[in-house]
Amino acid sequence: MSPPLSAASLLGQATINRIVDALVEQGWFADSKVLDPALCQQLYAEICRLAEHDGLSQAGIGRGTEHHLRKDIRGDAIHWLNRESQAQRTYLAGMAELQQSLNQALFLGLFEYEAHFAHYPPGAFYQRHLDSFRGRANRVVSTVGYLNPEWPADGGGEMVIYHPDASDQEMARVVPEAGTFTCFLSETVPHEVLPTRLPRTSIAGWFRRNASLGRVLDPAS
Ligand SMILES: O=C(O)CCC(=O)C(=O)O
Ligand SMILES: [Fe+2]
Repeated sequence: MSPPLSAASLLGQATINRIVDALVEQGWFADSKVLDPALCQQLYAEICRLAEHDGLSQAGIGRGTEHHLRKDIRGDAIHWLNRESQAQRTYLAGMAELQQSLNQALFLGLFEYEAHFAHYPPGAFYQRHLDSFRGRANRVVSTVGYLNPEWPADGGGEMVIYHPDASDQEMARVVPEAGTFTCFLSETVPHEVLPTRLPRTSIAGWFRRNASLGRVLDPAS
């Protein structure tokens, strides 16, 4: 058993401040060496076990009855975080800390965080998209933490972040290597995952402000 990792070690106040500033200034944040290496290693081992033991489900697009499997749009397989391991609880505690700071600094009114492991097999990709429809007010801030212990220069699988107002203008190419963390505004920042050459692992998560549509509460998954 590895020793439990403290939540305070996950992001730290200096990084949280940089994330807040980046979201205000440009709508997105991405940096390497943000997440604790030991935690990434534990989470990586967990998703590898899930992948080996049939613990992942093919991801789809859309919600509820609009949910469809479309490998021509996204090719990852997922497992929702459910606090079943100490590593998951530590990651979620770090995100809770981030949520609190985002609410304090930006008055976003975030009150829920949902996240899944994602495994992209070789050849898989996720076409350019937004994580939330404008006005639905469901997913407000997206996060991605990467778990692969190393990533070769020709590994593919980068996440491309596009300009919110000029969606063909590339702002960043994020290499999916353990420790790297990205965070962006779900309703305005287009992004895509380029085809990966190697199995690619991450945790994608979203801070939500649940939208009450009439009397129907937008479901959490
Ligand atoms: O894994 C990534 O880099 C991004 C994944 C993504 O865009 C999503 O799951 O919505
Ligand atoms: Fe996305």
